[in-house]
Amino acid sequence: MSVREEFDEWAEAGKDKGMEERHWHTAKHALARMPVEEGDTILDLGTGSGYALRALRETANTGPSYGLDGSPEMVRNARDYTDEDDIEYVCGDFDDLPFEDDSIDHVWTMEAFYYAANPHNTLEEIARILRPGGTFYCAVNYYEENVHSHEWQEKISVEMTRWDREQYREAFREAGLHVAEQDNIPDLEITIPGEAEFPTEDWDTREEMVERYREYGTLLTVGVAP
Ligand SMILES: C[S@@+](CC[C@H](N)C(=O)[O-])C[C@H]1O[C@@H](n2cnc3c(N)ncnc32)[C@H](O)[C@@H]1O
Repeated sequence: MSVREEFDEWAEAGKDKGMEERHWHTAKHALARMPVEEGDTILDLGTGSGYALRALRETANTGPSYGLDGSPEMVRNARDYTDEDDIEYVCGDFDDLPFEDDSIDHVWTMEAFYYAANPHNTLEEIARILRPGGTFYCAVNYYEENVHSHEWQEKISVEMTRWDREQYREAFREAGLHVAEQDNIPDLEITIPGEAEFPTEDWDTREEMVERYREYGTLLTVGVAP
C-alpha cells in the first residue's frame, strides 16, 4: 500500500484526531522548545490533523505556515479544522518539498519522518529550504532504542526506517545540519493502570508500559541550518 492509500484510510476512519490526542502529550513539550518568533514561517511534515500549526499560530502568532501530507484525505480534514487564512495544508511528498531554497524558518515533524522513502534525501530537502539559522525539530516514537515500538512495522504496509539516536545525529550532519539537541521527552499523561490490571490487551507487564512511556517517550532531535 502507498502512503496515500494507507493514510487516506486512517483519515477516513477519524484516526487523525486520535493521533493528535496521543501525540499531543509529548509534542506540546517539543513545540514549546522551538525558538519561534512572531511572523515566522513554519513547515509541518506529515501534518496529519494539522494541530501543530494551529497551536503555534495560537501561542506564537506565527506567519504563513504550511502543513504537508501525502494523504489527500488528511489534508482535507486538516483544512476543515481551521479557518486561519495563513495556514495552508498541501498534498506532497517528503522526497520533493515544494518550497524555495532558504524560504522556511522552522520545520517540525511528529511521528512521520520515518515514513520517508529516502530519509537522507528528505533531510537534504529540509536543509535546502531552511533559512540560515532555521531549525528542524524531528520527533519520533518509532526508533531503535524504543524496543516497544519495533513491532509497529508489522501493522503497517508503508516501509518504516528505524534509526537509533546516533544514526539520527549522523544523518542530520551528513545533510549539512548542526545537531543542537537530542532528548527523550517522557509521556507523563498517559494513564498507566495499577499492577493488578496487568497483563492488559497491549502490555504484558506494567514495567514495560512504564518504560515505553515514562522513560523512552518521544525522541527529539534538533537540527540547525548553518
Ligand atoms: C502517524 S501520522 C502523524 C500525523 C501528525 N504529525 C501527528 O502527530 O498526529 C504520519 C503522517 O505522515 C504522512 N506521511 C507519511 N509518509 C509521508 C510522505 N512520504 N510524504 C508526505 N506525507 C507522509 C501520513 O500521511 C500521515 O498523515
